[in-house]
Amino acid sequence: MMDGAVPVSEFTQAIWHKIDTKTKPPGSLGRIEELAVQIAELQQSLTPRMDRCQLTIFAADHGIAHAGVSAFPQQVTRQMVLNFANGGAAANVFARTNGVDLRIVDTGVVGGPFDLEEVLGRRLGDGTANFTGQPAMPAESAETALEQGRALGQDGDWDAVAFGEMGIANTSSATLIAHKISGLPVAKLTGRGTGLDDEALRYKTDVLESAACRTGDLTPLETLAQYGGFEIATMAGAMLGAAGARRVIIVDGFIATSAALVALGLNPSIKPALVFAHRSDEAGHSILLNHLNASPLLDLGMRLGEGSGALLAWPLIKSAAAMLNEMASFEDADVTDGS
Ligand SMILES: Cc1cc2ncn([C@H]3O[C@H](COP(=O)(O)O)[C@@H](O)[C@H]3O)c2cc1C
Ligand SMILES: O=C(O)c1cccnc1
Repeated sequence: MMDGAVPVSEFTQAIWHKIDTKTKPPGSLGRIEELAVQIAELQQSLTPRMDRCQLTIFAADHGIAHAGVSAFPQQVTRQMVLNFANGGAAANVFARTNGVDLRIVDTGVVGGPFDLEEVLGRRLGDGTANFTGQPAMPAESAETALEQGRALGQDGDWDAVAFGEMGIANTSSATLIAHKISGLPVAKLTGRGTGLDDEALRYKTDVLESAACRTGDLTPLETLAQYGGFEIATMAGAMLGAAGARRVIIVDGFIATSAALVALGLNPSIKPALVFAHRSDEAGHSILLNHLNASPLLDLGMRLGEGSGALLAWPLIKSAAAMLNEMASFEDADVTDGS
């Protein structure tokens, strides 16, 4: 072994041996092989199960929306929750197409609770406060969000879980969370969100830079309280809960990655459970992924959120496990290997 190289465990060697003896040139399935190793290591099994996936969409409103940082008005959050409940959003369509179960959680949409069986209530308020001049939420709300998220991340019998979000102005919240935790500059993390033009983007950047200056160094929990969204805080908790249950966590775009940053800040050992689904077109996502040393599976020019990118990555993850479980070896199939 070379100096500094990480020793490869016997188990990992056994997984690679299983993959390398399958009826294909070694390495020819590229990232799918690496994914299979990640899944097998996570489950500590040479025959991992990867049949069931659930997407949870966390919804909440943001006081920062009143600063004019989104191209859309706040009421769209509530309208989209109803759209999710009626099965008409991109997330519904991709979930149905790819055999993924979907659950909707209201963590604090403005207008009060939804009286709908399709919407699970875990509300922490009627939207956050506008964080330009005050904390977005009390520290206790951030803690409760993490706790409620942990419980949601652990329940059920899923092999993989994906987390999506809906909340007008939440790219602003995600930008400041990412900035405070990673130290990357606000100007590089700020993007067009729902489609701001150049002038509106400059204005959003100014608003967020000034909000960032309001505070100094913060812990992940303090960051959530100062700049969080209820949905991002709950999602971070759900990632911690799901990792504890040894589930693959399919990380969606910029906002989900900011939640992952919080979760990693609270517990760095969850990293092996994370699969980064795609590179979002939101400006800050690429530098955030680089910061995490993460290479996403897909790069489709998408910038929607809702878990839409994660849903498209699920068939790849499922296929990786199926390759490990079902593909014949050279010996099984009586095919001559290259040695
Ligand atoms: C109709 C519609 C559906 C969406 N689905 C997700 N988002 C996405 O856009 C929002 C973040 O962008 P910003 O920070 O610019 O507001 C979030 O709700 C996010 O999930 C949507 C946005 C809209 C308008
Ligand atoms: O990448 C994302 O998560 C994203 C980007 C733009 C708008 N909403 C979400």
